[in-house]
Amino acid sequence: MSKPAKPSKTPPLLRVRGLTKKFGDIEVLSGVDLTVTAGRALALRGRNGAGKSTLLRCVTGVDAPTAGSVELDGEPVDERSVAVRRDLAIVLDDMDFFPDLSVIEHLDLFARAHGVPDAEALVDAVVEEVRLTAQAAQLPGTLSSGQKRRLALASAFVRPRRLLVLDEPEARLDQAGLEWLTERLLKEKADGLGILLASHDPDLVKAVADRVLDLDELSP
Ligand SMILES: Nc1ncnc2c1ncn2[C@@H]1O[C@H](COP(=O)(O)OP(=O)(O)OP(=O)(O)O)[C@@H](O)[C@H]1O
Repeated sequence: MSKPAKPSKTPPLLRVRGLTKKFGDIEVLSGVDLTVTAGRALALRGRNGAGKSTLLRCVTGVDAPTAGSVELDGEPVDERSVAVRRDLAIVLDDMDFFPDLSVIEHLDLFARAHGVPDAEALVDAVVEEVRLTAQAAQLPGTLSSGQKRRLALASAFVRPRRLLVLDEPEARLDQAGLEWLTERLLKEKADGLGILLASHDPDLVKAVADRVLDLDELSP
């Protein structure tokens, strides 16, 4: 009798090992290990101040961990190689916009800077999808807080990506926006993207996440 085939193990897209972050004497994260594979989503949960944003900032190389390593497809994220920058789409909590570029100009800049062919058609489609068509010519300073959030999220969907890192993507979205976000993230997973998100929305986590890491349970 022939042996059953071994299930093939997909190597993780993102691998975090022993990530520790201290601010002065205070250790916010203590030896966190996690992986995200293609087509799967890992959600970070935890009380205010548990360290979710800190972890995402360290994972994306925006902030330096005190100890530990972060690799995207085996490449250290902190070295910010072209491959890492191309594959990693980040939407953090405090996204800044150029004050003198319109909605459409921001997205066009993102898409072209990342070498997207036929950027105009993609940008138009994403602007419509995030319901910013009427605001396409407006400057960021004139947008509502929810519209700014939609612009930040849109910037992740007009560029190449293999891993999406999202910090509370649901923040400030209305009900229709939440439904759109849920559907969009499920589609991203179906397209083979890995997703790492921090969220306080149990419905979003339930709908999208394959695994949940509760930072309260890891509190140092
Ligand atoms: N630059 C910094 N200097 C000092 N302390 C910091 C710094 N950044 C974050 N912290 C502290 O680290 C802890 C974790 O903060 P973090 O923003 O990661 O929490 P969070 O889980 O994302 O919280 P929330 O749910 O409120 O968004 C908090 O106690 C915060 O005050």
